[in-house]
Amino acid sequence: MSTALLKLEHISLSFKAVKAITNISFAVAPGEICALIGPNGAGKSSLLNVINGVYQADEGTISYDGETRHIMQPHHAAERGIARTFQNIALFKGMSVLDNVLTGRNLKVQSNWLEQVFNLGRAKREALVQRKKAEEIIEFLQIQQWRNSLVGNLPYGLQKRVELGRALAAEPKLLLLDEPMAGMNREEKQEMSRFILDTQAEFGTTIVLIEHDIGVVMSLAQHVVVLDYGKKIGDGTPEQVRNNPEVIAAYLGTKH
Ligand SMILES: Nc1ncnc2c1ncn2[C@@H]1O[C@H](COP(=O)(O)OP(=O)(O)OP(=O)(O)O)[C@@H](O)[C@H]1O
Repeated sequence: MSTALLKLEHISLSFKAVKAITNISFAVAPGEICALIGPNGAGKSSLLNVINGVYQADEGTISYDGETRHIMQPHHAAERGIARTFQNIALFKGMSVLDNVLTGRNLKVQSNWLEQVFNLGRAKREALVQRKKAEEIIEFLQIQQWRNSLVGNLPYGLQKRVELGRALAAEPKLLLLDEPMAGMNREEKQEMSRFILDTQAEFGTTIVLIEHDIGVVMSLAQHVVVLDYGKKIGDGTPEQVRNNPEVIAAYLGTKH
């Protein structure tokens, strides 16, 4: 088996008296889609926040792309190619689709503010490159016709796609998706699933996603990690997890 791109070892995290994550370890192989599942409050979002440095684990280590740390700093995570989307869409609603996707390119900008204000040589050239990249992502996600629309005016499903676009604009090595299909109907979920699979196939992106729809998880992920009350109760292929009695009892048998 190839070396993991991401490896969490013995991660624990508490919020005062609440133990959100207890001693969680798992590894994510390069290029795989790994789904984090579990009932509400199981610790899934907290775990994504530990991976990209928004929360700092009390214990444990994170190995990512050949480097092991006790905690990940948000800027370090972003610089090293970790991007994410959020459970509640976090876009600039008053800005166009194109401008939102362009914000995903911020870390790629090398010219300084003076060059940008006066649109000097390097800034000018860079702006063209950034725009070209953003347009490529927009085309990839088939949202060209809304390129100039204000994000706040778009239907929810499309906003979710724009958010994926902004994350992809950063050309991430590891993409963290927090409920990318929440609130979508069947058709929209199928569409989003296709874009996630296309992202994996086209860019080789490693993806860790949180999803409640088990049908979607089983058809999308190659690896499933199951959390319950902050603890890991399952870790394997969709087939292995589907047949794990502890998982069936804690999650698959429960309605959400
Ligand atoms: N910032 C915070 N402050 C205090 N407690 C928190 C915070 N974030 C999460 N928690 C608590 O940690 C536990 C795990 O929450 P988390 O949001 O990670 O679960 P989740 O599996 O993502 O849930 P959901 O599916 O509902 O989004 C819960 O008990 C939650 O109330």
